[in-house]
Amino acid sequence: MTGGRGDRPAPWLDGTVLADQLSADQVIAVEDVGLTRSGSSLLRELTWRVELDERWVVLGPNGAGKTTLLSLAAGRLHPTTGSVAVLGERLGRTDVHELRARVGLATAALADQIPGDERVLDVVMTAAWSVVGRFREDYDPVDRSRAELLLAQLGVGGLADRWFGTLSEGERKRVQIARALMPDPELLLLDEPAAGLDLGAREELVARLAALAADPDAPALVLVTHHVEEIPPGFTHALLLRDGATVAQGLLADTLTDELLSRTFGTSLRVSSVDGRYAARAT
Ligand SMILES: Nc1ncnc2c1ncn2[C@@H]1O[C@H](COP(=O)(O)OP(=O)(O)OP(=O)(O)O)[C@@H](O)[C@H]1O
Repeated sequence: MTGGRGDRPAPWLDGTVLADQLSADQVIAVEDVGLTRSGSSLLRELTWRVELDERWVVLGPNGAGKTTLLSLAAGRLHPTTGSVAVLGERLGRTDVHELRARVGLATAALADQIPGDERVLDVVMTAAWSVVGRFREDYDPVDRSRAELLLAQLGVGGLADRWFGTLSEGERKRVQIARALMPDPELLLLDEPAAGLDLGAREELVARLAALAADPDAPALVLVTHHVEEIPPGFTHALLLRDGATVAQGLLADTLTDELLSRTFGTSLRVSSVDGRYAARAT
């Protein structure tokens, strides 16, 4: 993984991306997208590209359109205008079921679908068939080993036999990420993975995500959050959203500035960074 591309102009304040920046490594290509629901404009004139070795954070206030954008990238929503290509497949011209199998997604809405009496190991293993709830008994030993390995990598290996409903919020979040990684996705989308966690659990999760970000074999990563404190070291780029539109995007160091973050959240903020971690406070 590289720390970003020196040949890119950054940040793209107007969301414009030049045609010659297209590359075969592109995992998400959102081109001038608008998305309207019930007369409301959820996304406006949005252009965003993610490459294979990049780790992106999508930041913005409540209602900015972050989850909507992630749903597009997961092939679960279609744009009203513009085009979206994920892993080289253009939405509207591809079998979204096949595409969804190549994308790992962890959201609160998906977690709510997991039965409380589902065994943790099964929560992870069933992702190999894109289902929730154990539906067959003859799992391949390879799947079982992979699920156990992923749980161990996320620090919850000891919970494999527990019921999902008995886990703490922090443990559930890590099991969800293991589930999202189970099918070996080419793209991993995490929607507010640290929401609701206490400080210790958040720091534990940030460390796990930093390890994932540093793994050259890891998929392209996109993490949605409200808080710069939740950005794991090793993440390379940020997209700042407000009211469904881009405020700025580019390398983290170029986008996480006082001015751009203040504009994004509509309040005067000061950003600081120490050892790859960010913090922000009102001025
Ligand atoms: N089906 C819909 N019809 C109308 N408006 C919708 C619909 N779905 C979402 N919205 C609105 O679109 C806006 C963006 O929602 P979205 O969930 O993408 O924001 P978000 O940035 O993820 O917010 P949060 O940080 O609060 O989770 C919100 O104002 C939401 O109320």
